This record gives sequence, structure tokens and C-alpha cells, in this order.
Amino acid sequence: MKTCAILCAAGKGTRFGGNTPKQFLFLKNKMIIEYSLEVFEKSHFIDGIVLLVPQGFEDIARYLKDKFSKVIFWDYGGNERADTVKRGLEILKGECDIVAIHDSARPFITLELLEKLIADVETHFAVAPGILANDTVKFVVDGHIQNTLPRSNICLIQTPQVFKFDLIYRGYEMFKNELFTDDLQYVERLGIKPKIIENSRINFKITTKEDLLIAEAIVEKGYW
Ligand SMILES: Nc1ccn([C@@H]2O[C@H](COP(=O)(O)OP(=O)(O)OP(=O)(O)O)[C@@H](O)[C@H]2O)c(=O)n1
Ligand SMILES: C[C@](O)(CO)[C@H](O)COP(=O)(O)O
Repeated sequence: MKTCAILCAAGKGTRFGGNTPKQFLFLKNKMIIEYSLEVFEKSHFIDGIVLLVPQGFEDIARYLKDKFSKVIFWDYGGNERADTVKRGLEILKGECDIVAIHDSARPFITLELLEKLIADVETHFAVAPGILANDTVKFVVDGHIQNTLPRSNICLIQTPQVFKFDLIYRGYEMFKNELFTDDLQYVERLGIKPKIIENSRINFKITTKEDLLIAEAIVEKGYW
């Protein structure tokens, strides 16, 4: 079984702001993207990584390809995350049986999580980490609560999302005009019920400057 990873690093970080996309900012002594790249590089289950970057960041892509031996290919991503993933899937077509798709803006993944996801994909076809809601969850429209959702059924989804390659490829082909916000939706629409592995909140996505402050505190305190 050959397993590859698609590392999505082609976002512009509009909500974060600034000229450098957040995944290329330094967190202590290395770029945010390098934290998860190190985990993919270290896993004996990962055979190759495809890296997708925005136009103008070729030097960083070349630097990462030289530094991490498992980065087999880099290319430009698309306008939306789904376009970036599509490009990664085209590059990997015929090259692997399993694919792990990850946000480079989520630095704090563990080897244990990655390998558990890959082990579980054999029987479940699509597997992802998620966290259960700790707070009461409301459905809100125009600033007014409509109703309260059953929080035991609410899960906030993270990445890496791991798939049998042919399945996610088929999902992206079938729903090529959709721009779903995560990859699971492409296989959910095929009638698959992906498996969730409950994970740590530490695997949050750095979306805003506030998230970077939390990430800095985690690293500074030696928690990572
Ligand atoms: N066209 C895109 C958009 C996003 N991403 C990646 O997908 C992940 C999703 O995180 P998100 O916070 O949505 O990133 P951005 O799109 O960069 O942020 P924003 O929506 O604020 O512009 C990030 O690692 C980002 O680099 C990507 O590869 N290609
Ligand atoms: C894929 C994802 O990380 C799942 O939580 C998330 O949807 C990506 O972020 P975006 O803000 O939707 O682009």
C-alpha cells in the first residue's frame, strides 16, 4: 500500500492579514508549515508528499523540497482550497492507494494521530480527527438564536483527512463544480460515512492573529 500526503499551503491568509501567508511565518525557530511537514517526513507510513503553494512563493517551495526528502513534488495551488486539493489529486493519480490531505496552517499534529488515521482508513475508507463541542451550541441567524443543537452530535473537524485514493478522487470528479470547505464532504456526498477519531484541541488551525498568539504560547511554554 502506497500512502502519500497533500500539504495545502496555497492559501493567502486573508483573515490573518499581512503580506506573507501565515503558513510561512516563523513560530520560534521554523516556519509554521515545517511543524506538520516534520511529522509526515518522520512517519514510515508516508511514501511521498506533494506541496502546493501560492504564486510568488517558489523559493520557499524549493527550500522545503530540498530540506524534506519525502517532498517529491511541488506546484501552485488554486484560488480556493478545493482547487488546491484537486491539483494535488491530479499529481498523485496512479501514484498511491491512500492519501492524507492536510492544512499547513495546522502545525500541531502528532505522529500517533497520523498513523492511527492511516491504520483506520483500511476499514473505514475515509477518516478524520475532530473535537466534540465543550460548550452549548446554538443555531444563529442574523444574530438571533433559532434553536439549540444537540452538542453530543456536533463535531468540529480537523485535518489530516485520510482517504482511499480512488474514493476521494471519484468524489472530486463527481462534484467538480462544488467548492466544499473540507474534503470529507466529497465522499459524504457519495454516501460514505467517514470515521471520526476524537483528537486534541491543540490541532487547531491558525486562522487569525489571536490563533498565532496561542500557538506561540504553546511553543514558548515548551508544550510542543
Ligand atoms: N486556495 C487555497 C486556500 C487555502 N489553502 C490552505 O488550506 C488551509 C485552510 O486554512 P485557511 O485558514 O482557510 O487558509 P487561508 O485560505 O489561507 O485563509 P483565509 O480563508 O483567511 O484567506 C491552509 O493551510 C491554506 O494554506 C490552500 O492550500 N489553497
Ligand atoms: C479543512 C478544514 O480545516 C476543516 O476544518 C477547514 O474547513 C479549512 O478551513 P476553511 O476556513 O474552511 O478554508
